[in-house]
Amino acid sequence: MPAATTQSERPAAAPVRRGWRERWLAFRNGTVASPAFQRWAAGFPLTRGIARRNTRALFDLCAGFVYAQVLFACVRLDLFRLLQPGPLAPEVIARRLDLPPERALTLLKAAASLDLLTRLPDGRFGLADLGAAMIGNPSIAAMVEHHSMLYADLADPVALLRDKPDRTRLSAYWPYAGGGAEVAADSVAAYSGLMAASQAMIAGDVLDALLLSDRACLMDIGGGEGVFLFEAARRHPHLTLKLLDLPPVAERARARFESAGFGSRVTCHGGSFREGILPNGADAISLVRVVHDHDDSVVEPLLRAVHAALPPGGLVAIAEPMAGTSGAEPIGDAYFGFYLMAMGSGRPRTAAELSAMLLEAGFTDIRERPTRRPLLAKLITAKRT
Ligand SMILES: C[S@@+](CC[C@H](N)C(=O)[O-])C[C@H]1O[C@@H](n2cnc3c(N)ncnc32)[C@H](O)[C@@H]1O
Repeated sequence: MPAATTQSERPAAAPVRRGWRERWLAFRNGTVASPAFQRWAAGFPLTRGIARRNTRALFDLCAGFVYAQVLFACVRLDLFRLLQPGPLAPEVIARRLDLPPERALTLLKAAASLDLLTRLPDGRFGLADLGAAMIGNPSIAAMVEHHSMLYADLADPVALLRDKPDRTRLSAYWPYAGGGAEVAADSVAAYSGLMAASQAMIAGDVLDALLLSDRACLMDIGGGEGVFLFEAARRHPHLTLKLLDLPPVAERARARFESAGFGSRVTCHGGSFREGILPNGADAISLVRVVHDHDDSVVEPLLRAVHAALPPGGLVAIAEPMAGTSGAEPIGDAYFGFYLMAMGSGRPRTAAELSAMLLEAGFTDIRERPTRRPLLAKLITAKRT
């Protein structure tokens, strides 16, 4: 044990040498924090634009919850579908939504300010780009509804950061987040439906970027109700398919494939990938929106098991939203970072982190493949040599 030292005996701390970048940051932050500078910058022609953009960005951060609740109200009231046939006058909308006219107008104006609706010169309201996009993607509405649980879990974000609560609304919603092998059939229906609805958007983007024409059998691990495999089957009629998911989810997938007449082309395996052994026979394995749900202690053995299940030359594909995606940084680090923390399992990873994990598991030829909408899913492939 080292002898205790007194204050006077301690060697003087070496002066911290700050690089130019740190000194510049300190100077800039000190300047920007000054109310006098802010006032000046908001008026000076060369800085006015930056000052306004920063003020707006900070206000948007403060108001984000309110914007989300405006969207939530539109979804709950089914406002976008009401306006799908064409614009309506505010009084008509108020009657149809059973809202007092002045409250309906507050909602309509709020939605118009957020580019969900547009106000025509005659005073009627119709769909704007974002509202129309909501019609085309019903899974976004399902996600908006689902967010009421996330917001409840985030009501005290500091408490969430300090202690890992035993149970949150999201950990109950995603029963596998707790790591238990047993999940009841009735506990998977809600999340499997939500995933199946949103998978339609992802599958097309991922399969556009994933070369499967030289593969014979694709296994989708954590494949949910099979929506990704349905699309793979449609595009690649020569492929046989396997799906692995927890038993009640695999059963839902099996029922879907059976009613679609897939016969022996697809096999659904009910089991847990945490057991370390995966079904053999596939020369391509996909993990779509699966890896980010799990801690490193689960993902590392999972990737080793994927490696072991593939033949030489076998292909693995990881597709999910990734941290550090250019232009979508808050989606990875802020949204998924806090979502997964509330769920109690997993973390958003960068493409570089996933690539390092693949390398560690024994894979080679690790490549990032560009996808159409990287903020929804990026794709990394690798091979077993
Ligand atoms: C976020 S969902 C993604 C589903 C699907 N891949 C998609 O993108 O729509 C994660 C899936 O992994 C499955 N899963 C979670 N833990 C698992 C485990 N230990 N073994 C097998 N599947 C598991 C879940 O049941 C769920 O279907």
